[in-house]
Amino acid sequence: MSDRPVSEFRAGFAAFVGRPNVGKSTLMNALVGTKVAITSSKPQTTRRVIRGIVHRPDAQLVIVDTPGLHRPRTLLGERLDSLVLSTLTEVDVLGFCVPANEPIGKGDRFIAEKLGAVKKTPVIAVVTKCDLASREEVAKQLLAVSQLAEFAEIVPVSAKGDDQLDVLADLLIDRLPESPPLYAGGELTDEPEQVLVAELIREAALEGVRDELPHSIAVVVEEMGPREGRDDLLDVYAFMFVERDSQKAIVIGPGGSRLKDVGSRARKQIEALLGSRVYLDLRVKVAKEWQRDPKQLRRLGFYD
Ligand SMILES: Nc1nc2c(ncn2[C@@H]2O[C@H](COP(=O)(O)OP(=O)(O)OP(=O)(O)O)[C@@H](O)[C@H]2O)c(=O)[nH]1
Repeated sequence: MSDRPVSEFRAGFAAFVGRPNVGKSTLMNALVGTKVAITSSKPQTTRRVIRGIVHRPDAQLVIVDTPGLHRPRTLLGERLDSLVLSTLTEVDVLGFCVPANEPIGKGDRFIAEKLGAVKKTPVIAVVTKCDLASREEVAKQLLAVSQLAEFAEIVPVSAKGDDQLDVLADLLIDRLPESPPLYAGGELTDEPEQVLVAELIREAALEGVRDELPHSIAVVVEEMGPREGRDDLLDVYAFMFVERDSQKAIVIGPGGSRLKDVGSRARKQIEALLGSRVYLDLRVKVAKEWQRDPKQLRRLGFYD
């Protein structure tokens, strides 16, 4: 950790970009030290810009987590991409993530090209998941990444192995402007709790579903608050939206078994997040073709 004088306090924004599943959310969580963004083994689970904040005596780093950059297929996809592109120009520094254990592909090149076009924001290349590769493979990957584009820095890390995270934080913070702190101490995220709760439910619903469900589930928390007369129990009423009846059947499972399972896993996560006992009322609804309907998208929290 650097010992910058307090008079030179730095604060600003960083975003991680990279194709789906390269470890962006896991990295952000490891830097922040608390689970804020939602990770799952399925690609494209990060739908919203979720911020985690790294507080240090000399700096405050606000991390904006972006969805995986990809070519748009549906209206939802287009909206995601414009969200990503606007994020790229609004931050002080970008982290371009490439995993150590997979060859560089078309997707990585596509993103590197997009990043090259964002001239005003410095880009730090981050080789992730180094615990999954040998030293030799990591060295090879560093070289390959350096040939993709001009990067301000290249750094190998492992979020799971807690390796080099301080080095990465230093490199990011070096690129922030001198500024007083942007958020009060102790704040980890500025996402409203209801959004985090909805993301936890969505994560639980996606676990173990093998087919194309990820883009077809949206979760909305309708209401959340302490049970009347009780300060130890929180009621959460949530809807899970799917596109088709067939998906509804998958999500609910035989005799409601899957939904029950999802509910109980989500409930444990919400209890851990909020530090309170939770009663979760989870219902499934079919919102036909919601991905293509701007009105439905707005209702589900995807704004223009
Ligand atoms: N071994 C190892 N696995 C990792 C590491 N970082 C992430 N993973 C795993 O890689 C998978 C994807 O990680 P995420 O953090 O969800 O990836 P992402 O880039 O945010 O994915 P999207 O939300 O789809 O864009 C998860 O199964 C993680 O557990 C790491 O440092 N080491």
